[in-house]
Amino acid sequence: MPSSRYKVRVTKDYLVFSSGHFITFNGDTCEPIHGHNYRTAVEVEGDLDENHYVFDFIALRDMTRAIVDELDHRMLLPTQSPHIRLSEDGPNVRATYRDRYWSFPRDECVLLPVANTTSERLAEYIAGRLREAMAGRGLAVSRVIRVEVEECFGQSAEIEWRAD
Ligand SMILES: Nc1nc2c(c(=O)[nH]1)N=C([C@H](O)[C@H](O)COP(=O)(O)OP(=O)(O)OP(=O)(O)O)CN2
Repeated sequence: MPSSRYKVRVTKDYLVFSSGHFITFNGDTCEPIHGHNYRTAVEVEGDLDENHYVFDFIALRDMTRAIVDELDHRMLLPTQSPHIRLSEDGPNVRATYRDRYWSFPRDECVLLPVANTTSERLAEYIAGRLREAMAGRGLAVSRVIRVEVEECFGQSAEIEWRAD
């Protein structure tokens, strides 16, 4: 039985966020602080609407841009890490990993509800924010949302979220 499937994808030069981070891995290793120029691509699937759109490119692009702009030029810190503890440090946020700690001005950080600021988790976070943005605009939340986050050229992670 033949069938058709529609999707739209946005990936624009400005869907980029340049952010600081460090991740933990293998249980006992914590990277030194560093940054990436992350690039984001978003795809959604669904039925065509009365405009014959799956989703308006412009709305999808603008919602994605608003989310990534919040991350741009910020230090990304995980609030759910079992290894990195965040605490108040006067006007700063202190991140502690074993005997190492870093202190950052609070307004130069984004505290993300993730366990590790890997590209996978950043993609998941952006996908969640996109669902909220769609609902917040009174738009139908797309059946399938894919978010790709490219940490550096040739290294990317993607999440596919499906409503079913
Ligand atoms: N599946 C994943 N693997 C790794 C992630 C990730 O998010 N998901 N992240 C990292 C680190 O962030 C690490 O910094 C990446 O290291 P590297 O590739 O060396 O990054 P560079 O930007 O320095 O790239 P170069 O090609 O070395 O210049 C590790 N793994």
